[in-house]
Amino acid sequence: MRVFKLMGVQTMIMTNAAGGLNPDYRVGDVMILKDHINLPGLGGTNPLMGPNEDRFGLRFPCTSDAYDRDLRALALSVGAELGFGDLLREGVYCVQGGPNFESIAECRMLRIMGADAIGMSTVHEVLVARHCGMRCFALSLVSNMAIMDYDSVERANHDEVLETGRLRAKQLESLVSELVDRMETHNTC
Ligand SMILES: O=P(O)(O)O[C@H]1O[C@H](CO)[C@@H](O)[C@H]1O
Ligand code: HPA
Repeated sequence: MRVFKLMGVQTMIMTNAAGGLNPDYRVGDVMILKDHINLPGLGGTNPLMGPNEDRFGLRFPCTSDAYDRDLRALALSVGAELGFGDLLREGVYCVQGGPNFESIAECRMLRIMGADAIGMSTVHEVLVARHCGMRCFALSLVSNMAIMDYDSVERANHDEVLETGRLRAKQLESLVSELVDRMETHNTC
């Protein structure tokens, strides 16, 4: 992120695959991040740990505005225009340390905590990008549904994650391309 910053990048667009925790979500939905829960961060592991690099940003950065409101609104309208507005959601992404998928009890706890989707990435990058003043937009492809039921015979697995990625690749590509095109106009406003 800091190399991007030094290269003059002002806006970061990030994508990930995530497990759906919100029971209204379906595999193949696309969740635009409006906020996150940083589980490793709450537990004391954070990419901003150590002496602060003052040339990049403040010691104690704010995260309540991590996901740019204008870009989120733009993505929602672009998705609708492209004909897949019904797949789009806005929600809270929770990052856990990985690499294992979560237990049933962990999924239940995370849902109660307010998470809509769970993954193992993105938040670290967002924290560093926001620390140095870059605008952030992130989306999650709901690649699988988290297992919340002790009677379920489903098992989380990476093959399903990859398969859903292939299924939605074209739509996500067009969403991000269109967002980038419009964003430039948007930036000059
Ligand atoms: O977050 P991305 O890199 O999209 O990948 C997600 O998918 C992998 C698990 O299948 C994990 O790496 C998880 O974080
Ligand atoms: N849990 C954590 N990370 C993930 C998942 C999941 O269910 N799906 C894709 N990445």
